[in-house]
Amino acid sequence: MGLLVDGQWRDQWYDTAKTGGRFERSASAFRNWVTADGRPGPSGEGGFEGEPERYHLTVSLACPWAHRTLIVRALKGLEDAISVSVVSPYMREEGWVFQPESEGGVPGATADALFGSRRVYELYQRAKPDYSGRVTVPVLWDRERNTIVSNESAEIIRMLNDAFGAGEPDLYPQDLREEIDAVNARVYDRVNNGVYKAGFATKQEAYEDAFTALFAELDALEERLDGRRYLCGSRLTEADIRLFTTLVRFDAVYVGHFKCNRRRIADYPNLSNYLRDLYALPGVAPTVNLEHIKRHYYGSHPTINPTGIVPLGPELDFAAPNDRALRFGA
Ligand SMILES: N[C@@H](CCC(=O)N[C@@H](CS)C(=O)NCC(=O)O)C(=O)O
Repeated sequence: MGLLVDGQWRDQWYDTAKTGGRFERSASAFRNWVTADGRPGPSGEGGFEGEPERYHLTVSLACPWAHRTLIVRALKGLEDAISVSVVSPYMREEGWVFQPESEGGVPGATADALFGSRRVYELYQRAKPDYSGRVTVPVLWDRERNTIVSNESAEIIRMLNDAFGAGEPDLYPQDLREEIDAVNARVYDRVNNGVYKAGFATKQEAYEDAFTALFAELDALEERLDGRRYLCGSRLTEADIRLFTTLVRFDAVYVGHFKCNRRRIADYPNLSNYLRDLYALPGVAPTVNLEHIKRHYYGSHPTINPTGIVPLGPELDFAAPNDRALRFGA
């Protein structure tokens, strides 16, 4: 793993020495918005109109942030409008790379459909030749302007929700926005990013702080989901999608690899039923690839798992029945 400095690739790991052993995620750099009429969004430039076959997503099936965008693309029926390339799950010296199944890659991985690039950092170099910063997925690319629109998943899912026609479901409805934002803020800090803060900590205290906050939040979510089908009531929203991508990785990866082992999701009745309820939504199951997920984490972080051995377990069955529709009405 590494980053670009003035457009040049440097292979280096996150430097937690500067931050007291704490992992601090950097802010995403490309922050333009696709909008229905091309007017500028909340940040960046205008001129990115929501049109079919113009935009392209580069994702990793392992990455929980990229996974959000694949789920929203599926729920909104945008599979034909927005094309996708899938990187190899292994993120090593060259960062994210393309190695399609036909070239010995892991099943599900594809070539770069845009330029046939070998590395994702080449997309960043094309968009901004002197770019300095991390090279992350997801990346939303504009074929017309030949540049990166955005590399921030939280914003990409909002664009997919409303810039390509007002298809159902509305995952960020006006009347729930305040509540969704409040839930997102806690879930992002303590759960989505919380598992990374625990896993990438290089000091005991930093790990314990992240661990404590994570499980306090999971306990609170368990209770919240006792009284409602989804996080913000009876309607599915983006808050659910954002929690889902962490929950679905939790027992397979975060419990062991990131040492988030006070409880498994399987030990929380509401969270595990809720996880299976979301998994059963049309289009969601095909976006979940546990092979990419496990190989990525266990195979890409030599400081945490130097042997790179990928555990064979645990046995998981997200397709098993759940009680949510019975309890709360379909
Ligand atoms: N804030 C970004 C974070 C994306 C992100 O950190 N992705 C990870 C993969 S799970 C990545 O590409 N990491 C590479 C790196 O940090 O060098 C988003 O939500 O889109």
